[in-house]
Amino acid sequence: MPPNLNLQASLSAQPLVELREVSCGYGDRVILQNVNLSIPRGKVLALIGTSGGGKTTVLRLIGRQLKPLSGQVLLDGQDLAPLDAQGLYAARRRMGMLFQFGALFTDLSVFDNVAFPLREHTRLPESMIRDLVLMKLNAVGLRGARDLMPSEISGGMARRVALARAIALDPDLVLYDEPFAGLDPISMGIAARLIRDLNDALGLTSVVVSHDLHETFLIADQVAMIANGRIVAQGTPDDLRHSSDPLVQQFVMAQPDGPVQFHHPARSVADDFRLGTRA
Ligand SMILES: Nc1ncnc2c1ncn2[C@@H]1O[C@H](COP(=O)(O)OP(=O)(O)OP(=O)(O)O)[C@@H](O)[C@H]1O
Repeated sequence: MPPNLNLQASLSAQPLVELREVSCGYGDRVILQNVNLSIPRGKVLALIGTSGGGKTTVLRLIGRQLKPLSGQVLLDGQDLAPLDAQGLYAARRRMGMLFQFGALFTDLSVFDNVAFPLREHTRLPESMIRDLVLMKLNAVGLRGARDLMPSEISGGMARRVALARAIALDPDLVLYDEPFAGLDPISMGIAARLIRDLNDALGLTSVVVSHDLHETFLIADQVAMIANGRIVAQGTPDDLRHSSDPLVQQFVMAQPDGPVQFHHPARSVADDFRLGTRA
């Protein structure tokens, strides 16, 4: 094999994002402890787990809105922590982000919402911006909605516009925080299919934080489950479905009781209701 092919093969085998022994927190409170996570290039990785477990925190680490207390977050093998403003700007240019509810600018049209990052971050002429915006809107099925205002479109359409905006700058990596929240089942299915199709058509790598296990398991190549500040399971959706770990089972099967207790710790029922002491 010629040497440059060897190099290409080894680069594509390297994960796009890697967390190595990462611990982090807010103030004195440690949220993640010694977390290791590999996000394979070209794949859709879902992050699931109990509320407050640290899923959004992982996205913040990857976007370097947050720095680890120890350990490293690597993008393409490069540690994000020491980057200066210029390096960080370049790294973030490679990421598209769709944060909870993907809020649109309400006073800008659908077209201008998608054009916004292109106008902010490039010096492309308006004629080229127009073509790029229409291409992105076409990819999410909304080329015909370009002149509408956010108040004139449904929640599902708004989420798709936010998706078009997240991919406007042709990122390598897209981070989705709860992309299905508040959508009806049909819009949810459309959004999930779009995330998968755009990932494959544009050669992206996607990280999806979601509580909607059904949609997420349909589109993810890999699922990582976070609980109590640790990755408790990682594998294909089928690996997690068949996991014998009681916590994974409880979560995936949506059982109210298991390692995570339904009841807040309390005195015994017998004590509280004075059972056995009544005449
Ligand atoms: N800016 C912050 N300052 C202080 N604590 C925070 C901050 N952001 C998050 N936390 C706390 O860190 C923990 C992890 O939060 P995070 O948002 O990462 O969890 P999550 O798994 O995404 O939760 P959910 O599924 O409910 O969105 C939570 O206990 C949360 O209260």
